[in-house]
Amino acid sequence: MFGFIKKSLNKTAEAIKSVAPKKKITFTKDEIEDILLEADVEYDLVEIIMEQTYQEKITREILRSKLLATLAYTEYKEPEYTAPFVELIVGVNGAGKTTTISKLAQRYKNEGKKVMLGAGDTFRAAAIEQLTLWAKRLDIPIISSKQGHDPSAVAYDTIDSAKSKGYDHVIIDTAGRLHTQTNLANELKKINRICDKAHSGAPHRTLLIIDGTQGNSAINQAKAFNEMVGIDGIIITKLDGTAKGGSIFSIAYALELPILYVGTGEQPDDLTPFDKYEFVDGLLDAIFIDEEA
Ligand SMILES: Nc1nc2c(ncn2[C@@H]2O[C@H](COP(=O)(O)OP(=O)(O)OP(=O)(O)O)[C@@H](O)[C@H]2O)c(=O)[nH]1
Repeated sequence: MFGFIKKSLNKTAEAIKSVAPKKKITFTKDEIEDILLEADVEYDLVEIIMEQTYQEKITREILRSKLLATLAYTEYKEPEYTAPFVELIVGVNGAGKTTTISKLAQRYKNEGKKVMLGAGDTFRAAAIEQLTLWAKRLDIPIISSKQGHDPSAVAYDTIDSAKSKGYDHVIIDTAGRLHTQTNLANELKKINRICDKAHSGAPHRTLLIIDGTQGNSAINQAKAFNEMVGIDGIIITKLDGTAKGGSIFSIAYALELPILYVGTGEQPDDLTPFDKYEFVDGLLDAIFIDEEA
């Protein structure tokens, strides 16, 4: 697994190169500020980091501890639960929900677990079709209904079926957009209630999918979902396709939520557990040279 996160930071490293073409042992505060902004760390967070840095010459170790501190909330603790473990996947359309659900399912399947999907984005026919296609490809059962049907019913049926057949995991897709934000909030809340009715304690976690190419502009969107439904963790998709890798710091910091995985490509296996040390060191490798080198 090691190396995937660093590799997916290639575009972010290129962006850093545009403001800091030569790797060095130390940088001035101004230089570090430019580098962080170029990597799409949000301005406010860059200011916070800089205000707390008293040294004039910034070394790798100094920046490392500052960046790791912004990811202090990234530890995730799995709750106690009785199988099946039910996950609700939320996020705006196009964030990569479908692909990420498939990647999660593939991951659990690789671990020898039995996974069932629920096509809960009944707002778009294409969402149901796409998830069904993935389910076929991965040879995983899926519960779906026609477009326009109540997604809570899909969630209930999926959990019910998974329970009676002894499945380990249930992953339920949800709509990313309805006619109004209030409708979406109500729908997500109802799905939550019905999940609990189908299986006490469910959903055991609600994951927000964020499109990494949106960078910091995803923060408000994430806050809105968190208010609507309560998020337990984040998955950032398309890290490999963005120069905005630094936005991970501002997203985690602003939401005080753990980042569980990052998407590092388009294939079912391209989902990597987020390791904050690998992520920070991958970024620092693009900035600093080793003192020994
Ligand atoms: N390079 C790369 N592409 C990704 C990643 N995750 C998703 N994609 C691509 O992003 C596009 C949109 O993802 P989908 O899962 O289809 O998302 P969607 O169906 O448009 O929208 P939702 O399912 O509603 O989020 C697809 O072309 C995916 O292959 C990733 O981690 N890396």
